[in-house]
Order: sequence, then C-alpha cells, then structure tokens
Amino acid sequence: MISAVVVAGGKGKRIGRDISKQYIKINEKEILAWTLEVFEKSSEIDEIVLVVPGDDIEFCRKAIVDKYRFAKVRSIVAGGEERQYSVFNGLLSCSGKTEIVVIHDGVRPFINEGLIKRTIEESREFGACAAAVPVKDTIKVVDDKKFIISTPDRKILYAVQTPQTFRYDLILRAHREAMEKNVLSTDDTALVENIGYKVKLTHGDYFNIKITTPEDLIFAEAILRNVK
Ligand SMILES: Nc1ccn([C@@H]2O[C@H](COP(=O)(O)OP(=O)(O)OP(=O)(O)O)[C@@H](O)[C@H]2O)c(=O)n1
Ligand SMILES: C[C@](O)(CO)[C@H](O)COP(=O)(O)O
Repeated sequence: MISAVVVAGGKGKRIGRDISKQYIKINEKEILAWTLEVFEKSSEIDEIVLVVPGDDIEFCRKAIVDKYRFAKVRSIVAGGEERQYSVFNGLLSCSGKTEIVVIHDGVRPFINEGLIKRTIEESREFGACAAAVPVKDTIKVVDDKKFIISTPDRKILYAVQTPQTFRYDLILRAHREAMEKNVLSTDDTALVENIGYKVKLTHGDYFNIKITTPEDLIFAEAILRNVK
C-alpha cells in the first residue's frame, strides 16, 4: 500500500499574510486544495494523511476535504511546532499496511502525477528517493559577515524538493533516531542520510515551487495561467 503524507501544519510566517499560506486562493482554489487534487487523482496513491495545525482540523475537513470531495484523505491529524514533528505525526497515522510513503509539502501545488510515480519507482529500488533540480545560480559559501569562503562546483549542486518517497520502515526509523538524538531538520532526506543510508535523487520540476515568500504567489499565478 502507498500512502501520501501531505504536510500543511505550518503558519507561513515568511509570506506575511493574515491567513496561513496553505489556505490562500490561487485562481479561486486554495493552494492546499490544488496540491491534494493531484494526489487524489494519482492512481499510485491509496490513501492520503493530511497534517494541519491542530486548531484547523475541523476547518480543513469542511472547507477543503469535504468541499472538494477528496475521498482518499483517510485522516486529518495535528501537526507539530516544526515540520519534522508534523511529518512524524503523519507517519504514525499511516495505515498499518503502508509499505511506501510519499511525503509532500502542502504548499507545493504544482506537483504532477509523473513526478509522484517516478519517486515511487526509485524508492522501490533504492529505499529513499527525492525530487530535485540542478541549481541554476552559482552558489557561494559565506562566513557570518558574508565574506565568501568558497564556490562549490555547480555541477554537483541540486535543490531538493518534495515529493520525497521512502520505504515506510526506513523513514520511520530515521525519524525515531532523529528524535532520540535531538536532531532537527527541515528535510526528511537529511534524516535518512544521518542514519547512514544513501538517498537517490530523481529529476524534479522547476515548476514544482514551494510557495514561501510573497513573490511566489505571482509566480504561482503565472504557472497556473501557462502550465496547468
Ligand atoms: N510545523 C510545521 C511547519 C511546516 N509545515 C509544512 O511544511 C511545508 C514546508 O514548510 P514551509 O514552507 O517552511 O512552511 P511554513 O512553516 O508554513 O512557512 P514559514 O517558515 O514561512 O512560517 C509547508 O507545507 C508547511 O505547512 C508543517 O507541516 N508543520
Ligand atoms: C522539504 C523541503 O521542501 C525541501 O525543499 C524543504 O526542506 C522544506 O524546508 P522549509 O525550511 O520548511 O522551507
């Protein structure tokens, strides 16, 4: 069985709006609803575990899950203070039959079914797989006063995205070990790396942006106009 854990338990501070960014509408549909729609339609996905802020559970049930008839959403659970804790809560709520879990940010609405499928196929082979794109800019490593320390070769640099897809037992172990050692990361592949396991990257999509800061809303509208 393949479960999707869609995390939307954040507050969206960097976007500076008075509502959490996952509920901002683009073309009259909430960002979170755009995201869930792709998982609902994907033939690969058997169930969706939706993680939202604890106070929003009833709102999300009515205004998102029931409204758009997302039948695959099996549970809506409360997130934690940090993304990592939200993912962990989602993992604990997956079906007892889950073999593969696809973890995705609720605020990456331009995911597509092909990308979900590709990460699943590679996770079956390698245990852990994440979508990623080659970085387009030259990246600098700097000190705390912003003087450059080094310029890594761009050829070996990738920007990681979600979906990040794992064998269920592996990602659960990685999260449990992180908890035991007080390790905190914004990224699930980092937790798997920390237990000494190799993660495969598969080609992501430059359109698969994470809505993070105000200008991303302008990009999102442009993507919807031109791609969706
Ligand atoms: N405690 C948290 C923090 C984040 N997320 C989710 O993780 C994804 C990526 O996180 P990010 O873009 O950082 O979202 P926020 O934490 O909401 O944003 P900010 O850091 O600007 O407050 C989002 O879908 C967000 O809702 C979550 O489920 N639980
Ligand atoms: C998981 C992630 O989306 C990969 O790009 C990212 O690490 C989330 O991080 P953020 O710090 O919460 O933006």
